[in-house]
Amino acid sequence: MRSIRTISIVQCHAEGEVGDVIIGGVLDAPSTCKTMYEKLLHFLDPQRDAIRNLLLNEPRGRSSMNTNLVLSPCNPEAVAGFLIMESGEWAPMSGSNTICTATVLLETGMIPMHPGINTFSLDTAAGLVGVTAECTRDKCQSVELDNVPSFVFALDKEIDVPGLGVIKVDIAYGGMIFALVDAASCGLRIDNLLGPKLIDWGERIKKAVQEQYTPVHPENPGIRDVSVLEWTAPLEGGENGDKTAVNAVVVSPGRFDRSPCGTGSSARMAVLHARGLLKEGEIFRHRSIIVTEFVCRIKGTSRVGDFEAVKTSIKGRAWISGTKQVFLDPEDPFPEGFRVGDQWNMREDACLPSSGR
Ligand SMILES: O=C(O)[C@H]1NCC[C@@H]1O
Repeated sequence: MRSIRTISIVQCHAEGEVGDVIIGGVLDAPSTCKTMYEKLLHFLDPQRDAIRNLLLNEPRGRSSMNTNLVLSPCNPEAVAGFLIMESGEWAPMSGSNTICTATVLLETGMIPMHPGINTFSLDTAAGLVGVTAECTRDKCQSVELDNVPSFVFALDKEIDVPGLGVIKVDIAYGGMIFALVDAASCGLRIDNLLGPKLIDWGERIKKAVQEQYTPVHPENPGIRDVSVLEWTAPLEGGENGDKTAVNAVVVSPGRFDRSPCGTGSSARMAVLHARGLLKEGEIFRHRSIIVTEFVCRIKGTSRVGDFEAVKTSIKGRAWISGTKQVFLDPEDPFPEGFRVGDQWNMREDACLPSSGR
C-alpha cells in the first residue's frame, strides 16, 4: 500500500445528512489567518481545495455528503473551530454539520463530555455558534446550536425563470443564503415521487436568482449570492401548539439535504418572523424529505447592518457510523476524483456562488 496523503475521518450523520469529520491528516491554516473566514479563504486556494475534491468526489465520496475540517479556533471564546466542505462550496455555516462536528468532538473525547448538559462554543466562518449538548456517559443524545443571526434580504421577489415564467421567491440568510420558494406556487408538492422535478426546477430557479439578484452579507461581503434553494410548504399546527412544516432543500450540485437543513431552518424562521407567522419562543418543528426533524425556535432579535435579524436555535441528533482513513496512491489517475452524470448534476458550475466560495 502506498499513499501520499493519509486523512483520518470519523463518519457521522445528523438526521440523515452525512457530515463526516476530519480528525487528523490536514494541517491548520497559518496563524496569519485571524478569523475562520480567513481560514476558509486559505483552503479555497486551488491547491488546497484539492482536498475537498479528493474527499467529496467519487470514488471516495458521493454527491450527498459533506466533510468537516476541525481546526483551532480564532475566537478565544470557542473550544474548537471547523470549516465545512460541501460539493458546491466551502459553506460559511451549516446546521447538520455543526451537529455532527459537536457530536464527534464529544464522543471521541476531543472535548470532555460529562453526563447532563454540556455547553461550549464553536468558531465557524460565519461567526461564533453556541452548542448545548445533552449527553449520557457515552453518547451525545442531542445538540442544540445557537446559530448566527438570520435575516431576510427580500420577500416575494419576482424572478423570471427561463421556461418556468415569473416565480416569487424569498431571499434569506441563516448562515448560508437561501432562495425560498413555496412548492405549491409552482404546482408542486414536497414528495420524493417528485424528486427529479423538484431538483431540476430548484436548480433552474436558483440559477435565475443568481443571475438577477446578488444579496451580500453586510458584515462580510465575502458571503454573497444565493447558494441553496429551499422548497417550502405551509405551516401547520402541531401537538401542544407547536408549528410544523416540511421542506426540501436543494444543495448544489442538485440533490436533497437529507436533514431538515439547519441553516435553511434559520432562514425560514427569519421569513416566518418577518411575515408575522412565528413569534419569539414558539416551537417550530422543521421536517426533512425523509421525515426527520429539527426542533427550532426564535430566541431573540438583533440587527445585522440595516437588517432586522432573529437569533435562532436548532436542535437535532447525530450518530457516528464508522471511521475511515482516506489514502491517495501517487499513481491514482483521479487525485481529485470525478463526477458522473447519473449521480451528479453536471450543470453544477452554473449554480455555485459567483464569489467561488
Ligand atoms: O443543515 C444545514 O445547514 C445543511 N445541511 C447540508 C447543507 C446545509 O449546509
